[in-house]
Amino acid sequence: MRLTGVTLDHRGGDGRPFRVLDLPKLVVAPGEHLGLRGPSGSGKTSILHLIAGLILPGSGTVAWGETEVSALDVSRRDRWRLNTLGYVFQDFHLIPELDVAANITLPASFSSWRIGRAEREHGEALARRMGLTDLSRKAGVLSRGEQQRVAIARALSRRPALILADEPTASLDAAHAEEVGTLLVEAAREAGATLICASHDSGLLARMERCIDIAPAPPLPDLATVSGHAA
Ligand SMILES: Nc1ncnc2c1ncn2[C@@H]1O[C@H](COP(=O)(O)OP(=O)(O)OP(=O)(O)O)[C@@H](O)[C@H]1O
Repeated sequence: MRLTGVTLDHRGGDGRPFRVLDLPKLVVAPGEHLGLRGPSGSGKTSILHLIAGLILPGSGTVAWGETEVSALDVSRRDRWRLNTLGYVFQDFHLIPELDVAANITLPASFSSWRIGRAEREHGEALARRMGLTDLSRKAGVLSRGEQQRVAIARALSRRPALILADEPTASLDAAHAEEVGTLLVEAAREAGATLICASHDSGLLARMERCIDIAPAPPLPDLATVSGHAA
């Protein structure tokens, strides 16, 4: 995974743009486990969204191997994401009306009208590994910690080559955070997947092979001030 010359700007409440990210270069080797560390609001989630192609950089490129993700049109990016990526969202994005098993196998249903037996059994095995015992419970009634486990199992369900995890242990107590963090790292290692975790959890970050600190981007030049100086 390679981000080159990436910038990302958003607009504040007053409509003025502000710089969220300014990343000259970020290279993650295939199979590497990378931690993104940084204060709240420094842009960790934004980096994961850029890598996933959920948002596009203002400038620069995001590439996975030979595929320049940031240059793909929407449908190709969707297909790339489906075939390559498992994403543990910060707020889980589970379907509350579906049970645990259906949530875990949900990504498979995007490419096939029927979930095969092998996919179902793989989903069940992942759920058991995550300590989820009752797969017929609706996601909407689960505790946040249980939902987090379902979200991780779902991200792993299609054996993705790239796993992005946004605060994957944030809803868990220390013992469960350690257990789930270990499972996530082990599953990624067994699959040879690249793992990128944004986290404040020092225990999880310590399990990564490398961590980088994400610092808030320097502010955009104030055009009014710049032209004032020039005058
Ligand atoms: N769609 C958006 N519109 C405007 N501002 C946004 C948008 N998305 C993110 N931001 C801003 O971009 C900055 C970076 O947000 P981001 O969620 O990437 O940070 P973070 O490091 O993941 O924070 P946390 O650790 O709290 O999850 C924040 O100031 C946030 O308010």
